[in-house]
Amino acid sequence: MAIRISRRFTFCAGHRLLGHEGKCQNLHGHNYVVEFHLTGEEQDSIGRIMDFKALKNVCKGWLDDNWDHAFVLWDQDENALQAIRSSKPHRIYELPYNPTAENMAKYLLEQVCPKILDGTGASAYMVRLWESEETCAEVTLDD
Ligand SMILES: Nc1nc2c(c(=O)[nH]1)N=C([C@H](O)[C@H](O)COP(=O)(O)OP(=O)(O)OP(=O)(O)O)CN2
Repeated sequence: MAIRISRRFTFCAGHRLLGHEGKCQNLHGHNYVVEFHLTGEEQDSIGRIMDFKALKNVCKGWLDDNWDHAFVLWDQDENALQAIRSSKPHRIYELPYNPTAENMAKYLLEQVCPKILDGTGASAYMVRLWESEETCAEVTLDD
């Protein structure tokens, strides 16, 4: 038997896709929706994999501190980094790759979730990131 829980959050961020053939090469923003999907080895005495409030605190806390109202940019995109750095104040989060929905979901699953969920007994197996109401990327851990 597997027990899974999830919680969804919203945040606003700017980005651009370096090398994109169309309009997404321009700086623009999205109202993102992100879903964190977790599983755990065992339920606690109350019956939880992890308390939903605790899940909110760690996930929303990270998003608020890092991506919300920031520009999420590829660390190789020197031109965009310089442009945003020239506006004061600014908020930038550098990613090691282009900030596609796929890569942002991958970063959350591989880099962020292990850190923010450390010691909780729960772990993320999937992150789904909606860039619009119609488009999303889903990243899962290999078995
Ligand atoms: N596989 C992916 N494709 C695209 C991504 C992505 O993250 N993964 N991102 C973008 C852009 O960020 C863009 O903002 C979205 O583009 P698009 O879906 O083309 O936008 P619209 O549907 O709103 O375009 P309209 O032509 O105005 O309908 C692009 N691709």
